[in-house]
Amino acid sequence: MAATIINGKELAQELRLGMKDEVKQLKEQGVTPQLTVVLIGDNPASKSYVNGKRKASDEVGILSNIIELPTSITEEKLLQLISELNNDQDVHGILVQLPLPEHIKEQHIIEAIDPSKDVDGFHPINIGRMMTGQDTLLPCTPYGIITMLQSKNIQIAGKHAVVIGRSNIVGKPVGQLLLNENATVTYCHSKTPDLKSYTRNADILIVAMGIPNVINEDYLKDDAIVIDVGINRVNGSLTGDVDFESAKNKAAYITPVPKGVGPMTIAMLLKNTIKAAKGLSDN
Ligand SMILES: Nc1nc(=O)c2c([nH]1)NC[C@@H]1CN(c3ccc(C(=O)N[C@@H](CCC(=O)O)C(=O)O)cc3)C=[N+]21
Repeated sequence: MAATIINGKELAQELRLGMKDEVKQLKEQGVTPQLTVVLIGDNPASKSYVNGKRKASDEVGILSNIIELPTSITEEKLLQLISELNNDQDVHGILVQLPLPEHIKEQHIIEAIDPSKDVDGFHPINIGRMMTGQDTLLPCTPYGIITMLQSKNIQIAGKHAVVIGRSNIVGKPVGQLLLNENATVTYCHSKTPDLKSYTRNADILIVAMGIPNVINEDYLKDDAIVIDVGINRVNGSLTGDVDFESAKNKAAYITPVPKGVGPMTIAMLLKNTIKAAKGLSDN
């Protein structure tokens, strides 16, 4: 039987509808959620992502403010800008689009953002809170993945989740969130020998490798739940890390690329911005 497709684009749309009401209520209380996105340089992919964030914000009534800076900006100047945004009461969320130019240390920038405005959920304080199971701003892609599973009433507790990839923004935190939901979690990565021996035992497989179409049905257990986090541009079109046509024959659920995890990442960013505007994180 062919897999059920988890359409992230549709789910994100549905979530935005709910958020629109929430924002309306906040505005009636005199609070207009505001997201500031800092975009450095002129990477076309970054520009297109930032554009997506702006459009989605507009749709739910979140005020978005995009600050574009040249690649030549110094780390010192950028830190100064972040400090100003931290102190601006009207700004609820701050997102510095990654990747950054080589002369700027990513970790310096992430740690400079006020954790209560860190809508990416990348600050070590927020990561620590996530690890200890506290209410906090969660990293958007992992949060979106959990939301996709929950939207289909997929049970996570007791399942074996295998995560391929160990980045700070996807692999590590998604494993942590799955663990928080009582999954048994295995992390695999580029140095894992015999990847198939792990993935074939995965009830839930999260693929965040950055290699187009590498995961096919040979890697899957029957009726696996397959979440494709890959965003690869191949000959001008977007493709995931999973060979969708092959995998869909064996999986029970699968996410497509595009229209899968990507739009959910943006939806959760909006959710975090609303949460930050409500001042729910207590610092
Ligand atoms: N500080 C920071 N936070 C991020 O969240 C962040 C970042 N930097 N740098 C880049 C990555 C990438 N990312 C995506 C978001 C949405 C889609 C998305 O919506 N993709 C659509 C297609 C979009 C298209 O056609 O280009 C889809 O998959 O259907 C993709 C990728 C957020 N990122």
